[in-house]
Amino acid sequence: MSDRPSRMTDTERDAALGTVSGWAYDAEEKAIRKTFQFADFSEAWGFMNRAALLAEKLDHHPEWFNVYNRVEVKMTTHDADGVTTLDFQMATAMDSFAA
Ligand SMILES: C[C@H](O)[C@H](O)[C@H]1CNC2=NC(N)=NC(=O)C2=N1
Repeated sequence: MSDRPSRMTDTERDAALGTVSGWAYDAEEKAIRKTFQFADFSEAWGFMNRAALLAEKLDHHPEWFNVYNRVEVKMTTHDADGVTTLDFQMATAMDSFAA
């Protein structure tokens, strides 16, 4: 996608963090992170499957790590060298997929 949003300001990012649940900014990684916990692997995999389909649609992909019922997610926009609205679009959707 050539028309990626540009990096959010600190103020914009902090405001957006207030609209999602459990996500935190990692300044070193210039990313937002959240760890999701599920009942079991099947639930975790179902979540990852839904997130993966949206990621493909948006051409915006999570960096994540899964062990059994836990999924650690990191979202950043490499092209923008930081966090953009696309990361929050994914974060919001992931919160709803996990609900
Ligand atoms: C070429 C391709 O569109 C880019 O590499 C996309 C793919 N998915 C991506 N995902 C994320 N999270 N950040 C990006 O900057 C990004 N860039």
